[in-house]
Amino acid sequence: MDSVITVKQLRKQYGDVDAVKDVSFSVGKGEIFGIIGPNGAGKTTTIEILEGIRKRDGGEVQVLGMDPEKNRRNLNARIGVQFQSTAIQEKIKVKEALDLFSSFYPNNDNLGDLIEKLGLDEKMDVYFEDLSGGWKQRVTLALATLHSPEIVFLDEPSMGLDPQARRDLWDIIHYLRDRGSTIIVTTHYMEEAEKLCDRIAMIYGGKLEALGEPKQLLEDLATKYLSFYSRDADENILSRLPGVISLENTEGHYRIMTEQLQRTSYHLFKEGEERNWTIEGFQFERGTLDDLFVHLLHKEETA
Ligand SMILES: Nc1ncnc2c1ncn2[C@@H]1O[C@H](COP(=O)(O)OP(=O)(O)OP(=O)(O)O)[C@@H](O)[C@H]1O
Repeated sequence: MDSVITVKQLRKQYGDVDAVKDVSFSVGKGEIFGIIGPNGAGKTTTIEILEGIRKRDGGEVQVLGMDPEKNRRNLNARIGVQFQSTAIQEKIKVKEALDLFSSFYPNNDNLGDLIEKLGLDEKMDVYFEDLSGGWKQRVTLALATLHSPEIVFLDEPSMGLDPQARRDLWDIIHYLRDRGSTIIVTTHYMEEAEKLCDRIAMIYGGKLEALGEPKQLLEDLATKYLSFYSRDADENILSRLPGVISLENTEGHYRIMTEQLQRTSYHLFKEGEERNWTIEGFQFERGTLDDLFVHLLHKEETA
């Protein structure tokens, strides 16, 4: 697959803070690529360096064959960047905002389709300030993509959206991709990354912790869960069983993350037998991306 973005050993510091530390990845044409991590991980810094908004301190970056720091003007016509809704003046009607942004670009041939797909026809005469969060999101997406950019950058697009609006957003992102754009999206919702992205770069503390297809990352994951219900198990003893990384207990429903599924299970039943615990509904569970994240952090902390 052709790469539209290449990042090698990217570095960025703010004073003493290493916001991005030697991060490398590439993005193929037509991918939905997620940059995921918790608050402060370095997602915004990374995406804004790719957009040409921030300067890097080290490493190489190529976006559509150009260095975004040196070719921002040329890139602007070919990429789409979604603004935060706070960047749009409130006293503007949807139609006026679309007209204004259309005037920046020579090619808006797909605008009609986009408006239809986003359902914006019915909102054309509404002031931006009167729209709900979900509709504001649609408008800023339309403004970012009305020139059919080759790459669309979305920084936390689903922040603050309710579950339905979030699902609608995923649908729209797929539509943009099917229309020919590559999508770079940041999120701290792991479930979103799992459902939406073809590949993800997982970053924490400015470091790339994992890179790949969500499904593959989960399959490669050494960590698994065992879950069961017990009325009388002792949490302190459980958390000290061999292999245990973490333990959740919701009213007697235990979920134990372990690197050694078989060994932890053996010791669980051994302790249970000796101490006469009830153990019901025992099963192995697959981890989620959230779990992978916890696992990676645990490895780092104990390294
Ligand atoms: N302009 C800045 N000046 C100083 N420090 C900054 C600046 N921008 C970001 N940082 C710091 O760099 C680190 C990475 O921040 P960044 O905003 O890139 O992370 P993020 O993953 O996007 O987090 P969030 O989801 O909270 O926006 C954080 O420690 C943050 O406090």
